[in-house]
Amino acid sequence: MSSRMLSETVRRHLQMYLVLGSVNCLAEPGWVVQQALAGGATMVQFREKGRGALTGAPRLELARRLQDQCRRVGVPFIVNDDVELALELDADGVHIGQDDESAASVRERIGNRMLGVSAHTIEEARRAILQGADYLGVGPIYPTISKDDANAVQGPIILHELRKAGMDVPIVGIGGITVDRVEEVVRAGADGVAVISAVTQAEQIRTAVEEMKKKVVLSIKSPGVSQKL
Ligand SMILES: Cc1ncc(COP(=O)(O)OP(=O)(O)O)c(N)n1
Ligand SMILES: Cc1ncsc1CCOP(=O)(O)O
Ligand SMILES: [Mg+2]
Repeated sequence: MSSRMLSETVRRHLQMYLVLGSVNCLAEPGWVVQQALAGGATMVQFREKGRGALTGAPRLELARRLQDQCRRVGVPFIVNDDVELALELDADGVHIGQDDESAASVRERIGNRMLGVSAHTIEEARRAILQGADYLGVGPIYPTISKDDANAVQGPIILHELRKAGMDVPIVGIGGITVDRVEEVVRAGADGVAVISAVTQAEQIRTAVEEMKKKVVLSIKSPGVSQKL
C-alpha cells in the first residue's frame, strides 16, 4: 500500500476513537467496548492508568479480552504507553506522549504497527512526524476530567494552526470532547475525535458513539476554514 493510501486509512480509523481503561468505565469495560463497537467506534485505545488501575495479570487479561472484541469486528486496537504490552499482544499500534519513550525509539521497536504521538505545539508535531508518527493526538482541546496531568487547554485553534502550518498528517482531537463539540473540532482541522468520558460515562453508550460519529462524518463533508486553505 502506498504511504498516501495508508494515511487515508489511518484518517478513517481516527473518526471515532475510543480511549479507555477500567477506571474510566461506569459499566464493565467489555460491555462498554461492545456497545461502542456496535455504535461504530473506528479505533480503540487501551489506556489502563490512573488511581485504581489494574496491574499484572488482570491488566493483561482485560487487554486481551478487549483486543479480541476489536479483532472480531476489524477495529484496530492500540495500546497506550506500554510498548512491551503492545508487542506481547501483537496489538495494531501504540500511542505515546511527550513524556514517554521517544517516537523514534518506539517506531524502531514496533515496525510498521500504527504509531500515535501526542503533540501540543507545531514543533512537537514536526518532530513526531519526522520520527515516524502515523497520526497526532492533539489536546486537551477542552477541559478534561479524565487526565490529572493534562497540559493546558488549547482550544480548537491549535488544530487550525497545525493545518495552517502545512501539516497534512492524520490528526485526532482529544480532551473534553462531547457530542456538541464534535463539529467545532473537525471543522478546525481534526480528522476525528478521541474520547474517554463522553462514551465511558454515557447512559446510552451505543447511541453516544453513533451520534458523535455521525457528526464527524457530516463535518468532514462540509469542511471548515482550515481544510479549505
Ligand atoms: C489519541 C490520544 N491522544 C493523546 C493522548 C495522550 O497521551 P499522553 O500525552 O502520553 O498521556 P497519557 O494518555 O499517557 O496519560 C492519548 N492517550 N491518546
Ligand atoms: C488522554 C488525554 N490526553 C489529553 S486529554 C485526555 C483525556 C481525554 O478524556 P475525556 O474525553 O474524558 O476528556
Ligand atoms: Mg502517555
